[in-house]
Amino acid sequence: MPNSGGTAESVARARECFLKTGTVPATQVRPGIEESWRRSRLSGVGYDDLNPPYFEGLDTDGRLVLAAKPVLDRLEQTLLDAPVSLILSDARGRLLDRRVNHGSFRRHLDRIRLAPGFSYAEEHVGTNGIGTARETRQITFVDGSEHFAAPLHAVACATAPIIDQLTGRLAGLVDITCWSPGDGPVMSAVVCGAARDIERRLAELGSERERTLLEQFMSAERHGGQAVVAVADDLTMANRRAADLLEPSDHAILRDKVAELVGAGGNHATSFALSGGEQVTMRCTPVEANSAVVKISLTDGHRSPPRPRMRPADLKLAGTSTVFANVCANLAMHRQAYTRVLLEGEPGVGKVALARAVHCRYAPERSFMVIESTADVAGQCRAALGASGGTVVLRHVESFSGEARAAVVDWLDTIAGDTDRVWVVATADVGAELPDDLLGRLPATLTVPPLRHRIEDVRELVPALLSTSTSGRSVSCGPAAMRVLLRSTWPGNVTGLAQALCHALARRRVGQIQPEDLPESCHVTASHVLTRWETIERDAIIRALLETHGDKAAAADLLGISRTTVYRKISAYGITNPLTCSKMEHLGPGP
Ligand SMILES: Nc1ncnc2c1ncn2[C@@H]1O[C@H](COP(=O)(O)OP(=O)(O)OP(=O)(O)O)[C@@H](O)[C@H]1O
Repeated sequence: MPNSGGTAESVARARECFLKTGTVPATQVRPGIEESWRRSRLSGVGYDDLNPPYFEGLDTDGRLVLAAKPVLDRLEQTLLDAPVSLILSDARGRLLDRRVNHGSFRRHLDRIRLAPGFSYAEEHVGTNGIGTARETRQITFVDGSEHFAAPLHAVACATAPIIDQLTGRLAGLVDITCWSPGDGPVMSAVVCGAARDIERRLAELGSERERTLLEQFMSAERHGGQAVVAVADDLTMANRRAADLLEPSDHAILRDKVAELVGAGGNHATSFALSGGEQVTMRCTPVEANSAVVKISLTDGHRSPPRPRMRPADLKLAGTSTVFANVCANLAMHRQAYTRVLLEGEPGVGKVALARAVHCRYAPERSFMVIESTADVAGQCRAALGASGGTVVLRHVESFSGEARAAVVDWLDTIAGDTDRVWVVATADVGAELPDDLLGRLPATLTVPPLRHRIEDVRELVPALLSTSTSGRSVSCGPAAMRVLLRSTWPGNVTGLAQALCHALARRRVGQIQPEDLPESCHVTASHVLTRWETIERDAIIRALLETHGDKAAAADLLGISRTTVYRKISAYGITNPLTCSKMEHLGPGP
């Protein structure tokens, strides 16, 4: 029975007590079990019924199943006709394989839907070997009434996580289930051994797969001098041409396209636009289920002009990050072609500043006009047309009234032939809904990344912003204060940074700004400088929470991670309740 908890009866009583009061009498159940009950309750799992969801089309031919097969085959031989089952699940707790030879035990497992396709994740069925081992990443034994859901009380299960040694990520789980009471130490030893064997085979298959991928990559590279990329689950290899062509933001696009083509089977080609707008054709040679070698070429007739590498410094803007440099270069390219641009970005990221900087670089003598929603939009548009040409910025065009938008659409049609006199940039919040008639008249879209995604820009922005606000006073930012600024998530972006510096300047007339000169909001921040990956992960969680109206279980499903992980990340990233906020910039530890 339970290793260091109470007897079966006392565990059953403890569960009843927990269901009634939310607490457990001391030492009646093992600590891991009590925590899992709490998580199950938080996830809203039913305690007297069982509704594991069913998933179609799970990857039953993938590397994990392949690696596990001989291990399960061997163990199955030893089971003979005993009422015992061996189970393999994927990293999300969805069953991929089940071995059971005993008739009535198999029927029982079918009744409780411990069968291929069903998910035994904790958030769906509560405390159980598979779900709880998935949450804790530890070998887990759950017996009888330790299960949260009563329909599972007849069985005992031991589960071990299978870790992909290449990536360190959870690859799946291997489980052994029998009638309760089970023998915890023996069952745990069996699954532990099985998990290690599967991990070893996974690593061997991984290196085989990489070898095949490398061979295909080298062979594609030898023929034809094209951009070649090899893509696998956790690996991307690119030749020089591909590295020159692709921006970091193109990798996600590429993976999606590869998944589409590999899913469709066979060798295929597809055309799509890279993040910089270049139209490319991609030819894909699948290597395995989730990996392929692709050749990429600019689509005929869509040869884009060589990408001008206009740097922020050329535009007299502060910022050293590659992502910001890319937006600068791309906006400059569109200005050269007089392409109208929708410039998206969270408030305060520097959209207008960027449009102004590009304008000043190419035509400082011409007019630069910013039209706001509060203005007489139609009148201002007419005035812009009458001027000698220049740049017109429609600032936060999503907040224009219907009438103002109609006037803008009319005006854009009027100047449609004016291809080298008036350059139009509309700015908008990220994800703002814009009507199709307006979007159709803004052929290019660029996104200015939030400051937290290019936090290294803070180092250059701080002296640049200080120089415009100190009116000759000699004030700089001390290293300790800079560290504080680099840790902030800057929900107000560059505008927020400028405000924080103004606050500091009111306290420090000369010398070096110290941490205590900065506003409180700068100190309520992440515990360390977030990496780009962490900021992307945090924002994905925020977006999922917004999409699911704050429903953490639904957000976890959407993201393909467990609910506990969502809770942990929410707390680690300091994400505040998105239900009380309408926009991403209000999330996170803000001022
Ligand atoms: N790269 C930069 N270098 C120097 N100053 C910058 C930079 N980016 C933004 N700023 C300054 O930050 C402030 C905010 O920029 P800006 O008004 O262009 O942001 P925005 O994204 O257009 O804001 P909103 O969404 O509120 O319209 C401005 O004072 C601008 O000059």
